[in-house]
Amino acid sequence: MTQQQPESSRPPVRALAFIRRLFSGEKEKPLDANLPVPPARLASTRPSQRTILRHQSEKEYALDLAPESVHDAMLPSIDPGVFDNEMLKQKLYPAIDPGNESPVQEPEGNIVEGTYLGTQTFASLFDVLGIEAALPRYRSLEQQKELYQWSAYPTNADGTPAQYPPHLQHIPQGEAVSPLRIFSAIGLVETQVLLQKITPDKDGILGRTKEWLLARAQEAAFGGAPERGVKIQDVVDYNKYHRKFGTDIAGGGNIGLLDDWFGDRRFADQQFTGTNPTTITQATPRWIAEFSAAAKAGNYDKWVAALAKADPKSLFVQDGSYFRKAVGEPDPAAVLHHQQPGSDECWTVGAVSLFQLHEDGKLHPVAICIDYKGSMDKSVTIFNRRMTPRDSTRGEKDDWPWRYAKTCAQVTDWTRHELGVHLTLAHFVEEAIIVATNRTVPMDHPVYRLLHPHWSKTLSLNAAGRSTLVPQLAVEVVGISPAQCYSFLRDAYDTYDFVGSYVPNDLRRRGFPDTQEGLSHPRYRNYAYAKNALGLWTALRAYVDAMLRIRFPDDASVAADGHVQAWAAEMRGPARMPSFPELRTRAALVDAVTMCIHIAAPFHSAVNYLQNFYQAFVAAKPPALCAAPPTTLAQLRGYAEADLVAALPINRPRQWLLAAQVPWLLSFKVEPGRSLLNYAASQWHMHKCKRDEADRQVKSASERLYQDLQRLQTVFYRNSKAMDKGSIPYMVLDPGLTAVSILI
Ligand SMILES: CCCCC/C=C\[C@@H](/C=C\CCCCCCCC(=O)O)OO
Ligand SMILES: [Fe+2]
Repeated sequence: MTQQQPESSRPPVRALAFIRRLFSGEKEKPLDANLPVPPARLASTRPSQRTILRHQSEKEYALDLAPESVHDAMLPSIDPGVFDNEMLKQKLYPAIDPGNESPVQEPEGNIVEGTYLGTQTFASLFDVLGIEAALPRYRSLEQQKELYQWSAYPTNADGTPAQYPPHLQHIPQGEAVSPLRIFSAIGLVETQVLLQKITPDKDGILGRTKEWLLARAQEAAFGGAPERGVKIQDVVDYNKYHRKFGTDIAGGGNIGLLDDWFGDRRFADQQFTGTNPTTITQATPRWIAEFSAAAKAGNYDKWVAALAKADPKSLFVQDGSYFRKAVGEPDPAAVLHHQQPGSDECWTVGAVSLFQLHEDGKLHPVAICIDYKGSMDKSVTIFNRRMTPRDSTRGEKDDWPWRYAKTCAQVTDWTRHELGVHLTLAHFVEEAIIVATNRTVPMDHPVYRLLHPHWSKTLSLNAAGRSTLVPQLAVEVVGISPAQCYSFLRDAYDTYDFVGSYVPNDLRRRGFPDTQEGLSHPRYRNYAYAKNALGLWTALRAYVDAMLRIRFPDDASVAADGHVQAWAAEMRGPARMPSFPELRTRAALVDAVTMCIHIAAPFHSAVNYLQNFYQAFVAAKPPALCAAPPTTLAQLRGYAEADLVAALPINRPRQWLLAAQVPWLLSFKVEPGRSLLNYAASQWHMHKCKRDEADRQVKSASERLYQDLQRLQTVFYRNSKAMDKGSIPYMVLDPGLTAVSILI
């Protein structure tokens, strides 16, 4: 398909100019705005795939649902394929990734036939799937075990703590995926320039200096480094005109474009449909008692009365009280801060936020303990002046103490979300599953075949996360030291409850209904993540159940399967995940396999693809505070705008750029060929014409999955629409947008 992009969908001229100048050696000549845009890339030209691609209607959803103000300000969106074209990659590749690309290996003929896929071979399976071109050749289990070796955990051989949770020591030869096949080429260059990985003497990019490249990257990304501002409005205005081109599902829009981006409503909504909708939890009696005491101590009389009257079930918390324990800091009162050599000092906080969920579904922030130091009477806790979501919003903009407290809560959530939920509980937990499965389950086993399509790119991506993202980038923007950062990651892994995190279990343990019927109460109208995640869980579980029924008709067949038993033992032992279940029954196996797919697809998509929308406008959700937090309530009550400005990286251009670049780089919209919906359609298509009983069962299971996912597209659209008027659309779990694997 060849298409000329309409005027309105062309990228900002500045970004194109940068790319062209970078490769042409031109100086500052302005670029012709009518430069033809290369055709967008298609995943495949097969007729069957084209049919599949027709279902990608997410763009209309986004436009239909986006609040007016986001629409108006959105930059024209552009297909990332424009920047990923082969010419660009070939030019970039030798400069930034010499000799690291592993050639794509075509599957070979010596493949053992599947036991339940009838005559299907690996080659044809993945050829049709269009999901993983570089499928490894068939290897015996012994060979797999030899190749997939665990890293040391929890201590290295010399007794020092391991940095990262259990992971793969070396990616098998031929299976490594180059960063250029993971990230957008230009995004990678920009990031590497920002990280100063490209240096003048070895970069070889047209002899340009590091300084020149950095200036151009900043110019392309943001129109230059952020202005040194004295008012929040300075960065709000800056954000309107200096955003990066839209490559994500929100077309480059971000929360900073909303007039009320700082308001209670936006703050509360993010707990349900933001980039981390997975941790809001019903308040325990202990939290209610602590907040009630804090209200009394702070003379918040109306809140004392309101909390005494409130139904305890309506109170929820975001609980960052565990931060000091997680970073390995024994002193509950210790100030958490860090200064990376050559950078400015940063602080972090373990905030605890209290919310009230009203019967009409509106979530309202009640109070924020800005940094929990072992007990609330030793901490600073502020209460909202607005008692209910219906109170006037007129004073919100100038309520600086409360805005500061919400910023603290966002810093806590940034750290918990990025390092804990996203990097560890999605990326690293899935890696442990990949390694354990490869070490214990043969490639032609139904469990392996079910899981393999959900591993595409993950190992290489995670390796980049460990070698670059955390040590070079995260440590510079967060308010904890590198050692504390690694401790935080290990803590997230070590405290993970695999079974407790199954979607229905997770909703129940956090105080939400675990059925669609329960969630259909108006009280939950804004918790679209819960409804969508449960919908996908149910569809995936039915699919896994049907697929495994062929080989495992009853509990006894599960208990007797040596590979299944070895898999569970590997997860509970060497993978250090004692919460992984013992697999004695069909139900236990079906749940565990469903969970492995859930982590790789819906869960990761939910916590990954909204990063740009909620985090690129750094003032709305900064990774750290740039000034020490107040130590008394009186001090916080005296805060003015200047105090909030001092806490934000408004006058730290490098930190701002790094904090904005990562969410952009990691939010590139999923290529249609790699969506969950496309996966289901491909499976169904592949088994359409087969005649034996096993094939018929696979066909019917995948047909049902595809139809369920299609149906869910409509359901999720309705769930998004059913949220309060003016809500940010929640379409990230649309099966056509949900990635089949952790691929970014
Ligand atoms: C700043 C912390 C963000 C946490 C993001 C979590 C998960 C992430 C994992 C890996 C991404 C690796 C990015 C590396 C970029 C540089 C690559 C290079 O220079 O080779 O994925 O979403
Ligand atoms: Fe990710």
